[in-house]
Amino acid sequence: MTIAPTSRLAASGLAVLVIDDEVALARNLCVYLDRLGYVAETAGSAEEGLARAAELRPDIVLLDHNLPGQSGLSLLPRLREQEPAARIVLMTGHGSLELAVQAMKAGAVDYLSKPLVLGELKLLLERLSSQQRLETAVGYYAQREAQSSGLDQLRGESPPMRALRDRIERLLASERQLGDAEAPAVLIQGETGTGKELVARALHYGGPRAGQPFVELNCGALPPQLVESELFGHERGAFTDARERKVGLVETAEGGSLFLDEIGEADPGVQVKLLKLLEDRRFRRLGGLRDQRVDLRILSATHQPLDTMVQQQRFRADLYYRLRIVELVVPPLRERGDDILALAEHFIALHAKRYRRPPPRLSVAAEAALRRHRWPGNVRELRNGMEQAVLLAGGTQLDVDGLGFLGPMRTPEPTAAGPQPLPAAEGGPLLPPEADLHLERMERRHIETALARSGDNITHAARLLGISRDTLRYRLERLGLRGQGGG
Ligand SMILES: Nc1ncnc2c1ncn2[C@@H]1O[C@H](COP(=O)(O)OP(=O)(O)OP(=O)(O)O)[C@@H](O)[C@H]1O
Repeated sequence: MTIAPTSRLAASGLAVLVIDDEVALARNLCVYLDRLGYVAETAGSAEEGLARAAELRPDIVLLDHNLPGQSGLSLLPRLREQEPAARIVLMTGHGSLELAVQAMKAGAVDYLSKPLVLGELKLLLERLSSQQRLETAVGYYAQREAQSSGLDQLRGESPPMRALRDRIERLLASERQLGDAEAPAVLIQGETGTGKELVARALHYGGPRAGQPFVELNCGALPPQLVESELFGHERGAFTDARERKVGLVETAEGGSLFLDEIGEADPGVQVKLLKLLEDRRFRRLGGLRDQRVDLRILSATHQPLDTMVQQQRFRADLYYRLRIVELVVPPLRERGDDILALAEHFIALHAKRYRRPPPRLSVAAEAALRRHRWPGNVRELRNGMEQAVLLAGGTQLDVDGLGFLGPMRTPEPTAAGPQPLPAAEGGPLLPPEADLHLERMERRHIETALARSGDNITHAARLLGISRDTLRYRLERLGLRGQGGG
């Protein structure tokens, strides 16, 4: 075995195992690889190669064909079985193209002719390294997504939250019994920011489709024509801007789950196509000539009363019944009792860790204010509010004045001697007498508060403000707040 002197220091590089019985060549290769930043080791025979590979867990193996005893080609399947993640490159004698073809068929990712050209080797290793990094990154994100999407993420011990988790668990258990059969569509209902997406993710990542894609679309975030082409894709030339064929989200979700958020916002054209998808598991790309079959599970969510929308003929009844084979209702935060404080503490700890500061403790008055609040933006509002509070907190205690996001309700009542408060708007909070009444500044503050409560979601912020998305966009632009706001 040869390990170049500095190879362990360069351990940020990928591990390369050279299996070659030409000792001098293998040693020089190691020195070269080490200089390039790889961790390199050598083995002089097939058996030694397998043993070294078991220790090193190489990312790349440079495997010579002419080994004593057993050829590189016949070692290849054993090596692949033992080290499925390693990329194997066969080194062959000059001109043995047929051997190279056999090696590729046996699972080698590439081949190199001997004598080796170092520049060629370097380029090949760079290509394999970037493939490896990409795969590692994709695997990492998929794993992180799965880890942060379990049922345990749905915090809360209040009776309605326990009941919701029980229902989800029972649903997942019966899906396990279903095996390959089609899982039922689930409609998740609840106010904005209650955790509907978290429920959808828990259903996907807790079920048999967990290893497949979870694809989501917010039907309210895009104009109707775009929703249709995002969902179903389009053929080249289907409309003026369709310069290339585009694969839609429905196809991307093959084998997994498609989560349609804000389903109440889907326009009639999209509703017809979704119905066909739910009934026949078929869809057609825009401008396409034939239907395609797809295997996916549909999860949808809404904060709107779909049953009323059906009565008002704003939502198709047939689609509604197809979407809500199973119905889950996520309770508003104000109905979750002590969960409010437990969640507040959870978010304080989370944000304190993010901002690297000790978590402040809620004062008794702050706890009371949190309990009193109506939480129109639900858990999202609490989460964002706690971030703001942690950021602005001066000491170890978080008091009421650190909870500015709760609004002016907490302003102390004026004393009898002091000026009287201004009359309240219908159902709204009292404005303190010293309140800044400048209209544009008020508008700006109001919009910023709505954006903060809705987690920068334009659709929700517009709803909180009681105006359309377009009006909100127009006002954002006018006030120079254009950069803000998603959805
Ligand atoms: N029970 C919970 N425990 C911990 N975090 C939660 C809980 N419910 C919601 N959250 C957090 O609150 C935020 C909003 O949740 P989510 O996006 O799932 O809500 P939603 O109902 O889908 O919102 P929308 O109506 O905007 O689509 C997210 O950051 C989520 O992680």
